[in-house]
Amino acid sequence: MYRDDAYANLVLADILSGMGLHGRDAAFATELTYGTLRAVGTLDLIIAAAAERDVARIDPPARDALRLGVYQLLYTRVPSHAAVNQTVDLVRSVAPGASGFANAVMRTVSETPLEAWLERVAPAYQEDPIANLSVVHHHPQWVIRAFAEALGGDLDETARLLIEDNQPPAVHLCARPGRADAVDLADEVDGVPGAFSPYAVYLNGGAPRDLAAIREGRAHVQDEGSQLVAAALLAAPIEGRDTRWLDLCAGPGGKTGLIGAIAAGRGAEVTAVEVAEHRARLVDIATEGMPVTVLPMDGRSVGRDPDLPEEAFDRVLVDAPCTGLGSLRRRPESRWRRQPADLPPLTRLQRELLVAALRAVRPGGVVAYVTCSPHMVETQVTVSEGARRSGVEVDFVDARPLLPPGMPGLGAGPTVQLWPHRHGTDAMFLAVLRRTS
Ligand SMILES: C[S@@+](CC[C@H](N)C(=O)[O-])C[C@H]1O[C@@H](n2cnc3c(N)ncnc32)[C@H](O)[C@@H]1O
Repeated sequence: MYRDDAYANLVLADILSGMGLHGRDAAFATELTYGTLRAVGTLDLIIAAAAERDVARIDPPARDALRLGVYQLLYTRVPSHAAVNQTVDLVRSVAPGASGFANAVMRTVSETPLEAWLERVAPAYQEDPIANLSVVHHHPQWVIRAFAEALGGDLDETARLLIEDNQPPAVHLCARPGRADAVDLADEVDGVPGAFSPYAVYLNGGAPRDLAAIREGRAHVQDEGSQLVAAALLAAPIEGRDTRWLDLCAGPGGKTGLIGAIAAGRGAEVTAVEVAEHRARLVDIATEGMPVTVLPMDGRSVGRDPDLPEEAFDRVLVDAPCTGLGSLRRRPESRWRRQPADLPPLTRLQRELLVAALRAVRPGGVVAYVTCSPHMVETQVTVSEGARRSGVEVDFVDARPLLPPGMPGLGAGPTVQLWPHRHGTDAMFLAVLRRTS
């Protein structure tokens, strides 16, 4: 991962099956890899304290083996002697000169329980709560500050979010309307119907790609929060024509797959725009047999292209490129790779896409602006700035009644922020705007 700058959620499954690891062994290797990548900041502090030297001065292969070893010692039920022996063996094979050093570090770490290590390496909560939470719950401080701001400054709730972010998320399926029913699909795959989305099924385990329902296009893998925000766009009441829908950031096609299935039942047609060609091809595959036309082009070119004229659409989805801070559960290393400097170019693009969406929608039509990040700069700030710069009149539609009745924790509206610790979904943000002029 570190050598190739790779993403665990994209490469690990293939690496494990290439090594002949399946079932429980593969699950354990995955938990070890994901857990170590998430906790790396804290593991490094503990290794540095035990080794009495900065981790930057440890040979990378030995350092990575120690990270895996210390994770096993402090965060798993692997017996200490097994974790120590395996780690020393591993170091001997990747950095032979460092095996004595690794043995000493592992033994020192094993002599003290996790809580005592945390007390030693984390600043006291009373003195610096954000720094404490960062070490105890494995998130960079700038990310914790952004979460706390979006949660109204409530640090207890922020801590619950951080804990949830470190849990492996359940796999959710979307039963495609018209092709599958969620309750029947749950029976078929031995899963459970979702708590909120009428299309959601929670898988109890197993690889989704092995399921007949996925292979046959009756369902796709999709976080329940993504299903809810896509369906909310289609639940917003509008007057007049309601047949021309636009998905301005479609790749790889999760939300287009749901929108396209609903369009088939409502006699609507979907235009799906995606700037990256390989991702546009994925949208094509995800929407096979649906009334969806995929355009590999820049979504900001509304009004400059005959396929994408102004005021042509009744409903528009902007599922904007974002930092992805709302789906850290799925990408264990991304919390450490993301930087505050990522925000300015992303928020500019988000604003431009929202302005394009407001140009593309007809007066009376609706735009749903969605991110899988709760960072206020990508959510509230982008929406208010985009609306202001669009030059058209807009009203906020209260998004809460567009979600299933009885959903808790939706706040004061009109926008909605979903949360892993409140809803079991990714932290999806949703704003619905109606063009009034
Ligand atoms: C958050 S993802 C969309 C996820 C997708 N809606 C789904 O549910 O599977 C954002 C997408 O926007 C695309 N994108 C980025 N800039 C774009 C632009 N200027 N025009 C159109 N698409 C763009 C990215 O390539 C990426 O695929």
